[in-house]
Amino acid sequence: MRILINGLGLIGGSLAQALVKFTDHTVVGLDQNKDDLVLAKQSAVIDVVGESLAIEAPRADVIILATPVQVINQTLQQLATLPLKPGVIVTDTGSTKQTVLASAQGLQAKGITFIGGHPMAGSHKSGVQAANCDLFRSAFYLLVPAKEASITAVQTLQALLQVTNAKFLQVSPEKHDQLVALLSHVPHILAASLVNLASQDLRNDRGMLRLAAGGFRDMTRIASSDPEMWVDILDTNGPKILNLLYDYEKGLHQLEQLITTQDRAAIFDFFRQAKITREKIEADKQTGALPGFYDLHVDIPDKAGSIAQITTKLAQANINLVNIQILETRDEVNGVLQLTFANARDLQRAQQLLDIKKEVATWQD
Ligand SMILES: NC(=O)c1ccc[n+]([C@@H]2O[C@H](COP(=O)([O-])OP(=O)(O)OC[C@H]3O[C@@H](n4cnc5c(N)ncnc54)[C@H](O)[C@@H]3O)[C@@H](O)[C@H]2O)c1
Ligand SMILES: O=C(O)C(=O)C[C@]1(C(=O)O)C=C[C@@H](O)C=C1
Repeated sequence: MRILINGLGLIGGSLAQALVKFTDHTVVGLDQNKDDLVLAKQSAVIDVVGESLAIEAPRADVIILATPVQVINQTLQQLATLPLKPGVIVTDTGSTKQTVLASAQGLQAKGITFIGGHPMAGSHKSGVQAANCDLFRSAFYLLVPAKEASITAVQTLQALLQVTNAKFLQVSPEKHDQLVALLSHVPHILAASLVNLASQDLRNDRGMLRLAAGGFRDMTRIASSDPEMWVDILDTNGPKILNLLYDYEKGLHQLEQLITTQDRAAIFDFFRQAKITREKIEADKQTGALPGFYDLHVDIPDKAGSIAQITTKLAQANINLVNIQILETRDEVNGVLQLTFANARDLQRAQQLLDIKKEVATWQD
């Protein structure tokens, strides 16, 4: 098959790389950034640098749109004017779905299949340099088929995207946008507002940055995300985000009252409820009720070779690591190494191998 990907940033580039690496299909790339296209070709993220949408789209068997959402909306309208192959499957990776499905109506009117897609994994990084064929492993990949899309077409697309090792889940556009408003959009807004709240103080006293440990860093990593992408997300999921923000503000006002009246019991309850819910999410992950990543945190001494010792031990025992990351929360003390495994079994084996009794443990060599 000839697969056309428009937008070779983090998401389009990661999909392209997986398809090039693990299938025999020809992957053609398009992007407004010509330097990135050259880089994508040089680093084997794509097979072919495409000429233009008007030339490449009619040749494609599958078209993946991985640009910011409003560009996806425009491209869907443009595609409806082109002589596409009758059996082509068009999909996207946009973070919102209701406007995207509406923009695909012109294609559907012409009998072309559209199946919305949204890999629920990513990063605050952007661009083809950050592409990684393993980005979506074990993550959920939401599929939002148009009403007219056949089951066979959905199966064909899912089979193709299986190279990502993601877990597929079908949802309606309405449900999709509601879910991601809560689980992704509002958290990004809160992270960005927190950084903006702190920015004046940080500017006045740069030394303060060094104190921005644990809580602030954990809450704000995603504030480094690409603003262009987020303008389009808020632009296309406004009502759902606004409803949640109103509820959030209400909750904050209630908490302000509790602080003012020094209602210790109610404040305790506020944090207790959150702790119970957060721990339930973790517990569901462990039991498989909520499949996800399996993380192990190891305190490592600030000594050359510590990380190599750990990864060598895991490799020798044939335990596959999905991701490895140094959490930079305590840079003056020890580093915290986050090891991510694909399943509970690997996590348990690693825990035994490294002799780690609790979830956050100290690595002894
Ligand atoms: N970053 C994430 O965590 C994440 C996760 C899932 C889905 N998404 C969604 O996937 C899409 C891509 O996100 P990303 O993180 O890869 O962004 P990105 O900024 O890394 O990549 C977007 C690419 O689109 C290109 N582009 C922009 N306008 C274009 C145009 N008019 N024509 C051709 N190319 C154009 C840019 O040059 C860039 O290479 C977005 O819709 C985003 O909402 C992002
Ligand atoms: O891991 C991150 O950096 C992300 O923010 C990824 C994230 C998310 O909010 O979960 C961001 C937007 C996408 O639409 C999907 C995934």
